[in-house]
Amino acid sequence: MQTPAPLTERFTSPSFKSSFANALPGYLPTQRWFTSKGKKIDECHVERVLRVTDAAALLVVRVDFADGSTEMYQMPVAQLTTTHDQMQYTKAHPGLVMLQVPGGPFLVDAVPTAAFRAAIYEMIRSEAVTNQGLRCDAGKLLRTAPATAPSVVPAIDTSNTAIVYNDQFFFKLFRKLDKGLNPDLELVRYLSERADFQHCPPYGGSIGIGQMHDADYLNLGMMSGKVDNDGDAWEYFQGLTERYYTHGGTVDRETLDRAELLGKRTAEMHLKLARGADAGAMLTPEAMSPDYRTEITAAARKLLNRQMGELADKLPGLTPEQRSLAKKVLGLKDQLDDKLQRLATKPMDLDLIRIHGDYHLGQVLVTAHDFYIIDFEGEPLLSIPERRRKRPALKDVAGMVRSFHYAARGQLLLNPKYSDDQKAAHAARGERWFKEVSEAYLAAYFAECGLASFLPKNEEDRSLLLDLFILEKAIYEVAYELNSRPEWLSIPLSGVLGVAE
Ligand SMILES: Nc1ncnc2c1ncn2[C@@H]1O[C@H](COP(=O)(O)OP(=O)(O)O)[C@@H](O)[C@H]1O
Ligand SMILES: O=P(O)(O)O[C@H]1O[C@H](CO)[C@@H](O[C@H]2O[C@H](CO)[C@@H](O)[C@H](O)[C@H]2O)[C@H](O)[C@H]1O
Repeated sequence: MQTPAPLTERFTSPSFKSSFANALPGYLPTQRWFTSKGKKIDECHVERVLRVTDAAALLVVRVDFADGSTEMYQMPVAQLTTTHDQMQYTKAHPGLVMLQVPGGPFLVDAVPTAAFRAAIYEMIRSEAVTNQGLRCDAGKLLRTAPATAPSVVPAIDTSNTAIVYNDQFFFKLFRKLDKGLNPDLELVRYLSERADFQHCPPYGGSIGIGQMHDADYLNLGMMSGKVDNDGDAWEYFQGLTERYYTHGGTVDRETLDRAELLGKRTAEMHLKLARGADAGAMLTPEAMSPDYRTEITAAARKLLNRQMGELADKLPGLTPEQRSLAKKVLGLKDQLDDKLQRLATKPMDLDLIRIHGDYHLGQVLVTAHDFYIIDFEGEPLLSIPERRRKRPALKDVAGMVRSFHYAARGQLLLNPKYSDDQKAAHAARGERWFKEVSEAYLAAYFAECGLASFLPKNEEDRSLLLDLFILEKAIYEVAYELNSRPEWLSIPLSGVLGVAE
């Protein structure tokens, strides 16, 4: 039997490349990781084909949308050349076949193929550098790991693609690509290799195109230590709120202890991030300037204006309960605007540091007695340079406070077991839960931080800044829910009202 042509070689044929690219507008919107499902794709272009094995490659694909915008995605692709392999794959993964060349190979997502996964592991572990520009880096963890490792594709909900090696290492293959150093890689590498932070997964290694410090570096994947967990903190706190509503009584000790522990871990993360001076300019804390204060106030006010406009436009489509809350929020617009403006005229002495940037209960893994903070990618809608900006640490803290509010309200709103009467009866208890739990979280956070340079020195300034970020996040969430989960909308609306009171 003739040896099949290597996949990279096939892509040198313009007609092969364009038949593949032409198949993508139909394929991409069916994939969980494809972000812009609502936008019309004009054309796709295969920009890079990077060899992994003879049968598999990592592709960088540019997607041009009809509205003029573009996005870049990573597609790991394998070719299947025997009828046996083609039939087996198609049966097991019918939704992952991209192209069937008549009488020729099938092009499929490479992740389900063990040989591709094994090659990725070996490349990272051996810090491979290929003549096409792929560069791998191994962290302390992987340097002493076995030369080969069996792997599985875990069935978890993720916006990228995950591979678990040897039940020991968790590999995240980034799908949507942005130029520049991905903060997940940058911060996890720093926190575990340089700052000895014990509460994020340890850095294992990475694979990318170019050098990490290049402005156009493309990070394709990151390996970290696998954390054996009991789910994320969102699910965990949903269990606790369900118990609280079902059994009555006060907020239980387990809940308060866990909220305190999370406050402590959040503070430890910030204290480690604030020590970044030895890791270069991108991690060195810097004083918050008056210009920065003016800038973030202006950004928050702009967000308020835009979102209030959108909320007003969408009033007719809301349920009567949502509409009445939304009208109250709209009526407070000027008051909210004043609240945001107060920061612009209030000098404050604190350092900006690198932060998590997208901090909520869903970004924390729960173990029997502790928490692990994951997903340092930052706010997904921002560019990489924006995500890598230094910010006040209280922005993360505000994200978690908002998440506790979601936990209290979400349980009542989304669990079908509560009747409308029960929901109404529990509403005040829900507020009490939120207040006590967030106070426990904040007290532990501030106690652990002590006189950290990234916090305002006095309590009044701390509240002012924290309130600004809580309000900003709640406004952001109004937009997020309006566009993604309208049935959740009353949670951030009541969050905005809570800050205004
Ligand atoms: N190091 C890890 N160990 C174990 N599971 C992990 C690890 N990192 C991520 N996960 C799992 O993957 C899920 C998604 O992780 P996340 O970093 O948020 O990826 P994404 O940004 O792709 O959604 C988590 O909720 C968790 O279940
Ligand atoms: O995790 P992502 O970066 O995708 O963040 C987006 O989706 C989050 C929901 O998954 C959303 O978070 C909001 O809902 C959470 C409960 O599902 C809650 O814990 C958060 O506090 C709340 O903000 C997040 O805002 C959005 O950016």
